[in-house]
Amino acid sequence: MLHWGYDEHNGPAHWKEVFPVANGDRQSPIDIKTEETKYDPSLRPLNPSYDPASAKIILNNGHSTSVEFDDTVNKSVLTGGPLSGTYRLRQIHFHWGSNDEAGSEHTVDGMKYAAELHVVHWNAEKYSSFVEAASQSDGLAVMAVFLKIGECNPQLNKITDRLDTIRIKGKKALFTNFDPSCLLPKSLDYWTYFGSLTVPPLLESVIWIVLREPISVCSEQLAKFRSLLSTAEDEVACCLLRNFRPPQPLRGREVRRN
Ligand SMILES: CNS(=O)(=O)c1c(F)c(F)c(SCCN)c(F)c1F
Ligand SMILES: [Zn+2]
Repeated sequence: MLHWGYDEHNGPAHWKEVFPVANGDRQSPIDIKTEETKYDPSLRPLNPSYDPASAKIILNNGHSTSVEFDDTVNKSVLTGGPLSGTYRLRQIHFHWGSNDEAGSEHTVDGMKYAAELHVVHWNAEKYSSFVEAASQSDGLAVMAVFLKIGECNPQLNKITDRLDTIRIKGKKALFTNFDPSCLLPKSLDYWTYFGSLTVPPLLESVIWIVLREPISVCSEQLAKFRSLLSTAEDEVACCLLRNFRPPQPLRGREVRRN
């Protein structure tokens, strides 16, 4: 496998050839079987607190589009929920499919949503950098939000309207004055479980917080994600049509709900 991706020759089925942890016992995403989730009264309300000034750039890294935040200070943080301590906002990014029928990474009773937003934080209380935290079992906290096909989402336009300026892999553009809370649903009720990154190196360092209520997205907005290129300037242009990993074995893990 030359470089990992989402095509037949380098997609999720091949990742274990280079990243053996792909067959680990706390891999993500998972299918959430709602009847088997366990209510946990010790789970607290989620407390996202983001400063729009933390937003810095919007980027096409070849396997998704992300908004990167200044994580040198505790300006934009997530506390509460299943978390002990303060997790600092690092970036947000999306996963989508080649059509509106699939695209989310987590599924709910086998149901796929059209896309999924990940809000990535790292444990700045215990570790001194994202890279260090990413190798620790409690290093990262990723909040996942499902995108359900329906009405166009005006808040999402703030991102999709900029994608034509970062079509090529490696392109970035200034992107500030953005508070990712505008992409969260009314309810912050969630499921939580211990898992991993869903892209290589698939590190098993993520406390997953999956919001139960989806936000909306329309076909036209999803089409803009699919028009991003997974290739750089000097390569034959190839659209990033899909970038989701399918659900992985639960391996006896518990999924709790608040
Ligand atoms: C959960 N989704 S993911 O796809 O596995 C994912 C990313 F794509 C990320 F980009 C980052 S952060 C930046 C690293 N280069 C991350 F922590 C992460 F977990
Ligand atoms: Zn992700």
